[in-house]
Amino acid sequence: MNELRNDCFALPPGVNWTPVDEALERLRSRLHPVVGVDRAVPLAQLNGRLLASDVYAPRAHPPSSNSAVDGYAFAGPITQVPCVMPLVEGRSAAGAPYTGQVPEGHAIRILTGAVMPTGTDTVVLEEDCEVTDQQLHLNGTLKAGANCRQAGEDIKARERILTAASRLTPTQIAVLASVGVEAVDVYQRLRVGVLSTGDEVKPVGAPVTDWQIYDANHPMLSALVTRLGYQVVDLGHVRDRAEEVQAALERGAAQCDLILTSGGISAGDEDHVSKTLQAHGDISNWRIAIKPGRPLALAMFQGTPVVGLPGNPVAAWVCALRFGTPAMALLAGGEWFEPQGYDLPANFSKRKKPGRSEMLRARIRQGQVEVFGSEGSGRVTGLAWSEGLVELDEGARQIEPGTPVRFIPYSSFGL
Ligand SMILES: Nc1nc2c(c(=O)[nH]1)N[C@H]1C(S)=C(S)[C@@H](COP(=O)(O)OP(=O)(O)OC[C@H]3O[C@@H](n4cnc5c(N)ncnc54)[C@H](O)[C@@H]3O)O[C@H]1N2
Ligand code: MOO
Repeated sequence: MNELRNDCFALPPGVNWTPVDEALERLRSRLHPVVGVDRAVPLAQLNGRLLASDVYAPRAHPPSSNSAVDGYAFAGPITQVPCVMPLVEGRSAAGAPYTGQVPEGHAIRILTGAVMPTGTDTVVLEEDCEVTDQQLHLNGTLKAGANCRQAGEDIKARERILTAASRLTPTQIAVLASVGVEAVDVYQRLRVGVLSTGDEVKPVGAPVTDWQIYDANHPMLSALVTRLGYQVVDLGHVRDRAEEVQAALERGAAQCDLILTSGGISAGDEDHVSKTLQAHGDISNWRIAIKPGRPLALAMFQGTPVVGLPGNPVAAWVCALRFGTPAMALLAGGEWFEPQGYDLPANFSKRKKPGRSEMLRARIRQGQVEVFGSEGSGRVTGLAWSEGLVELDEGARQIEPGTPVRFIPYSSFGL
């Protein structure tokens, strides 16, 4: 794989306040897959993995024409009723096909999933006919091919069934199994380092005093990474000391394809992530027109991209979803994506300054979008309460109950 360029995140001269769409487009254009390929990974290990090459069907599905119902098979159509046909001896069952030929004008007992015997192409449901004295009585017409599943109607042999860069789902794994694919090539899991920073931040379990807070971002971001199917590299927590931040980033660069940091990225005296990246890497501080999450640092550190998320948990979550998830997908060999949302009426009022897009914690109840009562960027309860985000674009000013707003469920980010 090609390495990323050191200055890949640099902003064009004079740009300092970037609309969300532009920021996303810029990210998209500068990233590419950085992971290797695991060859011939068996079906049982494919859930959530990213396909590295297109897959073609080694055989058709279904492989033979077969009956969709329990009933009687014959050569269709039936256009004139009542119709009486003699039944041949024997039957065709799933796993025990009838090997003889059914003569013209005759019918045969058939069960669901059984191969259509030679001489038949149509099946009548057993509820829609009568059998007396080895004779089949039909009282309704039937089209030729009724209740019969044609060989290859779902998948033809050698047809492309899945395309490279798809994230394999349980249902796609079923497609692979249906045509007998035992193993496929997938991208190696993206290794994502998670690092928390801040003198006031302490890992859960450590002793704390009143001026210290527990680290909420590390477990949240680690769970996000795992949920997306990537591998978490725990870079732990460091204090606001340039040398500690640098050492952690060095460990990360040696072990990871991407590093997610939180905190210490704005321009404060103790914002050592941005300072360290400035001194030893190639940083671009993107002031994105989004709330929450105005400061977002994108940097290259010793060849590894670093996404510097804001420290406030809500801003860290929103930025990790909005910018991190498509970026990670692209680096991991998947496709860049624009999370799909839908417009639903708001059940709230809100006044908004134009010029910045806003992402609110939201959920749907009774077909309407409700938002969390507080927009405070440190309110973790609103994160847990929410089932998605409302995205109000840069131009929005006033939302009233009934105004359509764009709701993006968390599932649209791959969760
Ligand atoms: N003069 C300015 N000050 C600030 C600005 C600004 O534009 N000008 N932006 C504000 C916004 S918005 C945010 S967001 C923060 C981002 O700053 P940092 O990324 O440097 O974050 P910190 O200052 O380190 O932390 C912010 C906040 O979050 C808490 N935090 C940090 N890490 C964690 C964690 N792992 N778990 C839970 N909470 C965490 C931290 O204690 C702070 O309260 O800057 C504003 N200031
Ligand atoms: O990113 Mo800050 O948390 O917008 O509030």
